[in-house]
Amino acid sequence: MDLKSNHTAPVLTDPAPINKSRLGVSSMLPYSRTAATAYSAGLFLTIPRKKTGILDDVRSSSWLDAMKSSSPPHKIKTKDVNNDYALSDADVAYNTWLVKYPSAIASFEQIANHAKGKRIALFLDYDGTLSPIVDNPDCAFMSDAMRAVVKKVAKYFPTAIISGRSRDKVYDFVGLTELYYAGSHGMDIMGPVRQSISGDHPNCIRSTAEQGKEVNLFQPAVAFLPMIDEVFRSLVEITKDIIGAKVENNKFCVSVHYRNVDEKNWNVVAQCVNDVLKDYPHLRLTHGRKVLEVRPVIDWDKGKAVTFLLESLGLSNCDDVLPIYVGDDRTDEDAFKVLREGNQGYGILVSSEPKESKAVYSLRDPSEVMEFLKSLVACKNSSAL
Ligand SMILES: O=P(O)(O)OC[C@H]1O[C@H](O[C@H]2O[C@H](CO)[C@@H](O)[C@H](O)[C@H]2O)[C@H](O)[C@@H](O)[C@@H]1O
Repeated sequence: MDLKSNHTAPVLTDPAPINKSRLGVSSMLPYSRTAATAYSAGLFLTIPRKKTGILDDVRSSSWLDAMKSSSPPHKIKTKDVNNDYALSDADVAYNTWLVKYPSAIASFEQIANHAKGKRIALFLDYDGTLSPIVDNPDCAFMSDAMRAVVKKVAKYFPTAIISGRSRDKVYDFVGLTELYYAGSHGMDIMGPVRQSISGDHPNCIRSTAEQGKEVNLFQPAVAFLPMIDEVFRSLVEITKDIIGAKVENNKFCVSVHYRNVDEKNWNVVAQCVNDVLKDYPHLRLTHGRKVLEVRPVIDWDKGKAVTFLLESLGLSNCDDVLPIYVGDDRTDEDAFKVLREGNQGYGILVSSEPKESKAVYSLRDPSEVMEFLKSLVACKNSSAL
């Protein structure tokens, strides 16, 4: 299959922007009505085809707006003469937002009541959820305390990590063999063995994990590996003179980080990505926290990964199962949506600033995630779940 052939259009975009008003990159790219169809492992995705390059968009302010809006601003507390600390506008906005997305800690009793008699399945994003966001992506370590809590929850509930990182890298960070791992935004899943799943999905193979256990390995974008590798090398080369830019190979996707790039050069980063991607109509671009993410145009995302894992665990279509998904990133919205639309379980958004989301509850940061997980463990220990 020649994934590069037969195209007139350069860059593809995220087919389902979460919130156009937040100016994600995907919401800025105009497309013709012509469609291109990509294929990988039986997964078809019809995507709009772009008529011109994204150069104009890169030059327009909307690209930069999107790049600037991709991470919460630092909060500044203002000292007040009468109070120790007055609430800033940001605090007021956050408290108002909490009405729509209540804290999963404050609402814990409600969640526990709903979970009574049900089997919880836990899905956890990594960056920004289990580990705090840091400048160097290679140093996004989770704390030992967090690891210990995740280990404990996994003792009681089937638990999977679903990350944009490569599966190997996220496993290196977490280091717990009792979990299931889905890397590359769900495009590389190592889950439990279940015969019906292997039969249903052509790219699902039986394999043996490092620790010797039998697993199912599902890699729906396997046909894209050479292309992703090629694009990774081109992106490294083209961005090598941009101070602070970092290109990360996440196996089935590539991250182009601009967190450490001077803001006046963000348009240069965007332009470089555009220049490389214009030759790859079967790759699309999404936008995370100070990162541009290049990924295959296949109909697969973190939401599909959750559905797949629930099936693999024998937990799909069961009234007594309560999936809980905790994540901070745009890509986690696909999973929140699956849970919301299936009227099944809860999405919990980790955010310290107001954001539109398909999640039901919220947590402010990884330390609150840890507190929430501890509450789940305590509840189970006390037989309240
Ligand atoms: O799905 P996730 O596990 O949340 O992964 C999403 C991306 O996370 C990483 O980047 C983000 O975290 C870095 C470390 O804190 C930070 O430096 C960067 O600015 C963030 O975008 C990871 O490096 C990416 O590859 C993941 O796609």
